Amino acid sequence: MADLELAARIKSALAAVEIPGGGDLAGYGGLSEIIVTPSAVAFAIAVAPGMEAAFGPAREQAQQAAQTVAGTRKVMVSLTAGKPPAGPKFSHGSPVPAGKTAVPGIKRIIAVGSGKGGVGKSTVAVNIALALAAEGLKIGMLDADLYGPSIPKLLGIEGRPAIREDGIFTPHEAFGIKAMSIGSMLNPDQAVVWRGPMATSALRQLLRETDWGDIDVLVIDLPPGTGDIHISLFQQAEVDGVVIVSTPQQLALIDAKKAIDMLHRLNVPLFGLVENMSYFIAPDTGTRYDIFGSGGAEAAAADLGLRFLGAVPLVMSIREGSDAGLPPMVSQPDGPEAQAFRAIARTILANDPARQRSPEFSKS
Ligand SMILES: Nc1ncnc2c1ncn2[C@@H]1O[C@H](COP(=O)(O)OP(=O)(O)OP(=O)(O)O)[C@@H](O)[C@H]1O
Repeated sequence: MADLELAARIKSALAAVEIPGGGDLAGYGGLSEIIVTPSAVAFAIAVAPGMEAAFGPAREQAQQAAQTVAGTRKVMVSLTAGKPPAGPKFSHGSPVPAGKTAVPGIKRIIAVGSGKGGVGKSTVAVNIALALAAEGLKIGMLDADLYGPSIPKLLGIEGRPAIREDGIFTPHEAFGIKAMSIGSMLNPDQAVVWRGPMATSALRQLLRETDWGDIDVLVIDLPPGTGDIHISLFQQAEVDGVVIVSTPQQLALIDAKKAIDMLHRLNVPLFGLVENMSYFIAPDTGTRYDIFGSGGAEAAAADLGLRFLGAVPLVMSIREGSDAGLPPMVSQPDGPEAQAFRAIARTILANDPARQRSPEFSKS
């Protein structure tokens, strides 16, 4: 069945779902677009703040109704509290604060963000994850960069994650770490627009409806900048700290400042700053060239009140290896690039305030 036809049939099925205040879900102004991918169907129901509990049964019925039509595709339906949808006003229901809840099986979460795109955030996130694994920790990786997912390519992952009978995802495994990415759910050429509520809903389900097993650290690759995904993640899960990636150029640092300001406002701890594409190592002689001058990132980190976590060189092998699904931590685990990532991972572990609180997180 064509995707559009399936979406239309699901919408018709939603006409049987009654919503609080009267009317049916198909005609409800808060129903998002119904996104159909080869393995999943996703839509969101936006409700006025405080109405989440009242809409719970409607969400469940919607899930069942959609699943009946969607066959083997996994159906993801979420409730998002936000702008009250156009339509009838509701007066009952008390505010239900979302609250942060632990993700089953996951001890710690480290998120990797950046002020702007293209600074190498995903590359750094993957290699930090692998470097933490090399320290003996059990690592999961979640690609939350829903608008430009690159983890499948970086880790050489192909195909879609398996789905258990109860609808829970089984994560991919690559180089000893578990990984989930919205990228695995999409066709490479498919231009899917993950609108706000849809994206936050997909993230919640990738995070919480995946059988992570027993994970010491989940590394989350955030989208660049600041937006709904960040706010949704930081509101729903206890993130132990964020690593900000920046290139040496001043502009990127100014953008990084905006991201840092947002994290402060959301009360999310920061691990510090990684400077990527920081210096150049000549492939023939191994000589290091500080092409942007040296010390800029340390000074910038200090200005921003951040710890400087380390610098990663600009080297062709990082780009080539990443494009081939072979990160430097795997292709040359003792090379200078891998050493840079190991040093950053160790600095993160050494400065994780939670290590003092949590004795089981002490392998490093
Ligand atoms: N240290 C490096 N040396 C050489 N190339 C690098 C380095 N870091 C990243 N790259 C290359 O730069 C490009 C962008 O990297 P990456 O996708 O990790 O950036 P990003 O900040 O996650 O981007 P996006 O915002 O699109 O998610 C990729 O081609 C990657 O291989």
